[in-house]
Amino acid sequence: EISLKYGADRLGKRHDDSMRKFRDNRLGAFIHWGLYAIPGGEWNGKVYNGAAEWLKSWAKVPADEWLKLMDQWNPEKFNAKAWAKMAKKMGVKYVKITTKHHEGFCLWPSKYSQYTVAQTPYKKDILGELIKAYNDEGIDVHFYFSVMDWSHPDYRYDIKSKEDEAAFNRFLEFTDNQLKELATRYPTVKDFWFDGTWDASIKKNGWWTAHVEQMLKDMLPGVTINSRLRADDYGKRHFDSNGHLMGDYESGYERRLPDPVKDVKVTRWDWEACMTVPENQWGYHKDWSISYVKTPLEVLERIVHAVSMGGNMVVNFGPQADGDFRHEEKELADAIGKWMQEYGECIYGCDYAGWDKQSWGYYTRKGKDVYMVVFNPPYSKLLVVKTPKGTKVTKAVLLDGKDIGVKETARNEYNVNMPAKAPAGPFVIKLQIEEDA
Ligand SMILES: C#C[C@@H]1N[C@@H](C)[C@@H](O)[C@H]1O
Repeated sequence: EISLKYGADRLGKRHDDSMRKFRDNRLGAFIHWGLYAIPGGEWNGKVYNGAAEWLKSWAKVPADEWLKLMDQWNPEKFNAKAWAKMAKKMGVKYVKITTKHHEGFCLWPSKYSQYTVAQTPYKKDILGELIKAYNDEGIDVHFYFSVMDWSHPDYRYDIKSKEDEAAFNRFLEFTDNQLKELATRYPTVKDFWFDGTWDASIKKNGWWTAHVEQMLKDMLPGVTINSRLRADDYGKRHFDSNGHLMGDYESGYERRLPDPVKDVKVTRWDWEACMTVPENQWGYHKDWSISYVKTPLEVLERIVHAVSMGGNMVVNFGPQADGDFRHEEKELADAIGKWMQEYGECIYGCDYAGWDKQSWGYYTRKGKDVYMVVFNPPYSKLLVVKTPKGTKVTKAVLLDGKDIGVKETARNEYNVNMPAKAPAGPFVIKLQIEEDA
């Protein structure tokens, strides 16, 4: 291994209470809300098909013109308590909120920037209202924070001169100040999810990324930090030059998931995926017909897929400029919540089972309980289960306790019966097992 000053601070998973809670939460929601919700993907009469929160970039809008949108920021339908109730009903255990996206607009009244909610007609501290409302519902709050900041004159994409270096050092100090401000104003925050860290300027300042992680952990003991913040001495991101994960969990699975057979290695570390409901819209876009929109069942399968491989899943919501949600997102939250109400015990606190993936669906595991989450019931009505050496299946029941029968067909191979009346949608079977000591 090569010696690194700014590589991984720890080998292996964290097992403290805060990380255990992060892991056991399993299901989260993303909130992408900013000035970009106002134009909703359209600029000067042209609708752009790219991600709506990047409209400033697609339409090549100068920062000062883009930030004039602040004069229209007045979400009259915004109701933090209603948002928190919607999240509670969906069954999410945490919500990641964009404190500041690439555009530089802050959802909190930062004293280090003129581009905040305080300078809009709305005036009030949206972030503070949301944290209180979610926490009051027992939902943890995580902060999304974009290091790249299109509003700041000292941001640099690369460091090519002494002037660049001086400007970017000022920018890093500004960013430190905003992060300290967030940690001080909102001490119940549980996690920082950094984004906008891919530019050469940041990769050349790996020291700073390590300093930020340490600074936040000193201020908020237990807080978790995503791997996307970190760059090591050589600019390597997420995993350092020795292949060790930096931060507390891998955060590279954005709109994609590890393969259940080829990528089983991800079960060796903590990781969290995040996903959009349309093909690629995080912020509010007025026209979802421009790309495929996933059904609630497709979203559910991605949630289960992530947990089956020892990961978390964060489902994205892009609130409208008026502070309400589009009907597709309300319906999605409802559908996922109904399923979690009935079957959530195979998600919360569950992990990778370590059994070979089968075509009918996914396994998850909690202690001695192994769950089968069935998405694709076979015409044979027989669900094949292959157990690791030394593991026997002794019983198969539905979550209401009804025994549905299991038969050993060969060493470490079983057929679990489908319930007589096939459920109308994805359902869960709980296996009782015996493992050699
Ligand atoms: C690219 C990019 C960003 N990363 C996602 C989490 C969204 O914030 C998107 O704008």
